[in-house]
Amino acid sequence: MPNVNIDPNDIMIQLRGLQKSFGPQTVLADVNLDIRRGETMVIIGQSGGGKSVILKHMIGLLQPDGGEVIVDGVTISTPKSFDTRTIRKKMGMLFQSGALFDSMDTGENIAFALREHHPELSEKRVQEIVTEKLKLINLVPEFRSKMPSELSGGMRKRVALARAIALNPEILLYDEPTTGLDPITSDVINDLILDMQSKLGVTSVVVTHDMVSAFKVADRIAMLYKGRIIEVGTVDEIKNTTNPFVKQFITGKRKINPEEE
Ligand SMILES: Nc1ncnc2c1ncn2[C@@H]1O[C@H](COP(=O)(O)OP(=O)(O)OP(=O)(O)O)[C@@H](O)[C@H]1O
Repeated sequence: MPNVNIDPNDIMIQLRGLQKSFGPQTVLADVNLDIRRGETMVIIGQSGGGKSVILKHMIGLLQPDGGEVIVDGVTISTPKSFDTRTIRKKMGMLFQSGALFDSMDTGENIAFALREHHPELSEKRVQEIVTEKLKLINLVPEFRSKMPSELSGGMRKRVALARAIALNPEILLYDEPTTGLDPITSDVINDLILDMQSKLGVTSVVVTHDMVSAFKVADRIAMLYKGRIIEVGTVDEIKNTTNPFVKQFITGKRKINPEEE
C-alpha cells in the first residue's frame, strides 16, 4: 500500500464523459474519472474492455468522439488544444510490449527522448542522466551497453521504465506492466512503481488484470465495465465491494448468474 500525502481536491487528470467508438463498436460509452495529483490509480476491467484506449486518450494518442480529457487544468482533447508535444513532455508511458528499439543498446534507448527533446544537452550530461535513471530502477551503470535482445522480459520492462522517466515526467502511465512476468519478477516491477511514486512524486495510472499487483500499488482502483467506470475506491473498499460485477472480476469467478456471461 502506497504511503504518500494526497490531497483529494487536487486533481491531476480528469476524464469527463469520454466517448470513443471504432466503427460500429462503442468502446468508451461515458467514462468519468478523477485522478489525484501524486496518487496511483489502477484501472481494472475485462480484456478488450478499453483500458488501453483510456490511457491513449490521456497521452493524446487518441482523440475522443465526445467528452474531455483535462490534464493539470488544461483540456487536451479538443482538436484545437491537441498539442501532443506538450502533453508527452509531461507524461511517460510504459507500453504493454515494453517497446524498446532493438537496434539500440539500453543506454541509447534511455537517451532517445532526451536527445530528441533536449538537443542542447551535452553528451556528458546525457550519459549522467542515463546513469541516474538506471540507478532509479536499481541497475548498475554498466548495464547501459546491453542490447534489448540480451534482456529478459522483466529487464526489458525495467529499461522501458527508465526510458519513460528520462524526461522527468509528472505523470506515468503503465499499460499492463506485469503481464507475462513470473510472480517474483512482477513484484520487482510493483516495487518500482511504488518507488517512482515515492521518489519522483509522480501521478500514476496503471492498467492491469493482475489483482496482486493492483492491490499492492494502488491508492485507488477504478473498474471499467461496458464502457463506464462503475466503481472507484481504495484497495479495502474494492476488496469489500458489494457491486456484483466488481466482486466477480476481483475474485476471478466466471459468472454471477446464468444470465451474465
Ligand atoms: N485504433 C483502434 N482501431 C480499432 N479498434 C481499436 C483500436 N484501438 C482499440 N481498439 C479496440 O478497442 C477495444 C478495446 O481495446 P483495449 O486495448 O483498450 O482493451 P483493454 O481493456 O486494454 O484490453 P487488454 O486488457 O486485453 O489489453 C478492443 O476491441 C480493440 O480491438
